Amino acid sequence: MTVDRMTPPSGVGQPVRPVRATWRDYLALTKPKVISLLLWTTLTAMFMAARGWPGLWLLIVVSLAGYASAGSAGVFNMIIDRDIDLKMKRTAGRPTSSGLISTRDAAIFGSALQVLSFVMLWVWATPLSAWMSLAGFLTYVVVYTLWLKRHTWHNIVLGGAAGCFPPLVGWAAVTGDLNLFAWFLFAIIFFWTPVHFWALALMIKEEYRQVGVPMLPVVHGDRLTVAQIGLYAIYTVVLSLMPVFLQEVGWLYFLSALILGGLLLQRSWKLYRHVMAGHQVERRVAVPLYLYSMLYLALLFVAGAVDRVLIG
Ligand code: HEM
Ligand SMILES: CC(C)=CCC/C(C)=C/CC/C(C)=C/COP(=O)(O)OP(=O)(O)O
Repeated sequence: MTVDRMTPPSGVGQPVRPVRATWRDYLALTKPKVISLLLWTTLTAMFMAARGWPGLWLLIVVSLAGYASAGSAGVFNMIIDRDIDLKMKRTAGRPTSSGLISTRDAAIFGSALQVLSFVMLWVWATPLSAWMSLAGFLTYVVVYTLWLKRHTWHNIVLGGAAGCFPPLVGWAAVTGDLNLFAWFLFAIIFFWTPVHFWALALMIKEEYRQVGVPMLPVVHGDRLTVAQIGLYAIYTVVLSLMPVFLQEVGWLYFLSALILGGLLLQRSWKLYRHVMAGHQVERRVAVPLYLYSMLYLALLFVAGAVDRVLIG
C-alpha cells in the first residue's frame, strides 16, 4: 500500500502525516455505481435465460465474479487515464490520479480481480461465461481506453460494446451457450450506450476539450450530437421491440418496451428541439435524459425477466 500522498500539516512544527489508502480507495477504483447497472443487466439476463430461478449459488458466483471483472476493467481504465483524469474536476480525486494508490499497486489489484473472476466463472459457472467476461474486460481496456478514447469520436459507439457483454456473461453462466435473443440483449445496450453517454457528454464537453479527448460534442458540436442521440434512441427502441416478433418475449415485455421506449424518444426529442432551436445545452434538458437512460435500461431488463419467468 502506498503512502505517497501527504496530508497537509495539522499545525506549525507538526510532522506531515502520511495518508494510507484504505479499502474505500480500492473500492473507488472499481467504479461501483456504474457496476451496479452492469450487474443488473447480468442478473436479469440470468432469469431470462433460465425462464425461472437460476439458482442461489449461481447468482452469488456471477454477482461476485461479475463485480470483480468489471471492477478490474475500471481499475485499468483509471491507471491508463490517470493523466487526463487528474486534469478534469469530475475525476481529479481518483486514487490513481492523486497518487494515493500507485500504478503498481493498482495493477496488482486489478490483475488479481480479473484472474479471480475468470477462475470463478470457469469453475463454478461455465467456461463460456468466463470468456464473455474476459471479452468485456479487453474491449473496455484495450479497444475503448487504450485505442479509441483519445483518437476518434466513434470511441463511444465501438468501445461501448464493452458494456454489452454483462448480459452475455449472465446468459452463458446459466445455459453454457448463447442464442439469438441473448445477442439482442447485447445489441440493445450497444445502441443505448451513445444515448446514455452523449447526453452526459453535452454537459461536460469543456472538460473533455481541455484534455483533448475527442468526444462527439467536442469534435462536431451540440447539433450533430443531439441528432445522433435521436437516431440511436430510435435504433434502441426498434431493437428492443424485435424480440417480441421472434416470440422470445410476450405482451408484458412488449407493453413495457413500448412505454419505456416512448419516454426515451420523448426525452431525446425534447433535447433535440432545444438545441436545434439555437439554445445552449442546459442541464434541465440533458440531465433528465441521462438519468432516464439508466432507468430505461434497468426497467427494460426487469420487464424481460418478469415476462419470461412469469408468463413466457
Ligand atoms: C462506452 C460506454 C460508456 C461510457 C463512455 C460511459 C460513461 C459514463 C460516464 C462518464 C459517467 C459519469 C460517471 C461519473 O460521474 O463518474 C457514467 C455514469 C454511469 N454509467 Fe456509463 N458509460 C458507458 C456505458 C455504460 C454502461 C454499459 C452502463 C451499464 C449498463 C453504464 C452505467 C452507468 C451508471 C449506472 C452511471 C451512473 C454512475 C453515477 O451515478 O456515478 N454506463 N457513464
Ligand atoms: C463484462 C465486463 C468486464 C464489462 C466491462 C464493461 C465496463 C466496465 C463498462 C463501463 C463503461 C464506462 C464506465 C465507461 C466510462 O469510461 P470513461 O473512461 O469514458 O469514463 P471516466 O471518464 O469516468 O473514466
